[in-house]
Amino acid sequence: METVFIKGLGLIGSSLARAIKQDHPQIKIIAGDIDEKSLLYAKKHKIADQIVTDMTGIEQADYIILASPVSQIIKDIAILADKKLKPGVIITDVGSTKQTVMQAAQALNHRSLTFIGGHPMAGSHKSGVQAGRADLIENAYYFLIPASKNTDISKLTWLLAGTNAKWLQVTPAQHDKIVAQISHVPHIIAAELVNQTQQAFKDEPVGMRVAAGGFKSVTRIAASDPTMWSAILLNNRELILKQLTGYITGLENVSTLIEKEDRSALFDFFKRAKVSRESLNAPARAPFYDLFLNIPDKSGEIAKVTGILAKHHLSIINIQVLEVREDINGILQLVFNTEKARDQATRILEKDYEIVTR
Ligand SMILES: NC(=O)c1ccc[n+]([C@@H]2O[C@H](COP(=O)([O-])OP(=O)(O)OC[C@H]3O[C@@H](n4cnc5c(N)ncnc54)[C@H](O)[C@@H]3O)[C@@H](O)[C@H]2O)c1
Ligand SMILES: O=C(O)C(=O)C[C@]1(C(=O)O)C=C[C@@H](O)C=C1
Repeated sequence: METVFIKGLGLIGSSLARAIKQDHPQIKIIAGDIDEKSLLYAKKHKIADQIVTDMTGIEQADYIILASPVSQIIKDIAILADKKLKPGVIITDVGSTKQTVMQAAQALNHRSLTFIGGHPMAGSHKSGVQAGRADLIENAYYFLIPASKNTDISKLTWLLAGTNAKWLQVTPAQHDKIVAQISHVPHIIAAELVNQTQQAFKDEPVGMRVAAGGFKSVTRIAASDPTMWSAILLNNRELILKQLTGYITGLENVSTLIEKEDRSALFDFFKRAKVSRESLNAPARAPFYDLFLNIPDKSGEIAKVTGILAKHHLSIINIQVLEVREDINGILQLVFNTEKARDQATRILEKDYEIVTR
């Protein structure tokens, strides 16, 4: 029986525990947390099999998941570097910054311990074990940063397969640059907007109460955990400062446009944002695989082609006839959703038809 030790059984740690339990019920989960109430909740709801307030039992673990605030993850890595651990153990974390974590993980190199930095790009402004869900990370990107080029990530992705996350390998620097812009700076903006609004409404208590969709959707993340966010900001300082400066400059530019009553520039400002926002997370166009056949312009010919494909259990997702003129052969375009299906169809149909390359 394999064992997973999760240190920090809050929103993310408990979501991973739930997903692991669902996918691999045979795996034993030991949860380590300083918050006893969270541990008791986890035990009661069968999220963890064993609960500890320290690292007891970590030496039995085949996998160690560090899921406390980033500053604590870094301290835990240093502790693990000198601890007796099971040979072959895979250590990962879920911290929201990666350069300082991967730097700390170098302390594990001398013992040939496998460290794979991790960061699921899903979460919530809610924290704690009760907020966790097995499907929290479903369909979300999950950054993986192996400590070395030769690190095998397959055991870790097997363990976490129940999350149904989309794995994405990046460098620590790439990771921190991306998340500074799309996660860290937005959290600062949301928090400051709430603080500034609170200040602006000191003499207008009804102001906050009437806040509607706009204010609420921009500031939802201002309710996130302060301990977690101060740790993130201090672990990605330089990139956050750089991107925050860019944002402040942007705000100053808009102020100037308002001052100058530059309607067309303001229109352009909102237009650019609207276009970008509307294409956010747009699914990449699924690749299609085309096959072009030269077919005689005879009745029943298309049915013959589709009949051959059906006989070989090959399904097409689109079909159309191109360049058809009387008495002249037509080009039949067949569209498949996999390269394998298109290649198989090519091999079968080339016996009866000329394949046209385009
Ligand atoms: N919240 C999110 O949206 C989100 C998303 C992705 C990654 N992360 C990262 O995941 C990590 C955990 O975040 P979370 O949202 O689950 O926070 P959380 O507050 O819900 O959980 C953190 C847990 O760590 C425990 N903890 C704190 N110090 C500890 C210590 N010294 N030893 C053991 N346990 C300790 C806390 O008691 C708590 O149970 C953070 O590093 C965060 O940056 C968060
Ligand atoms: O959905 C939210 O509330 C989040 O803030 C999740 C969120 C983010 O999108 O910034 C927060 C921190 C992470 O490290 C990853 C995801």
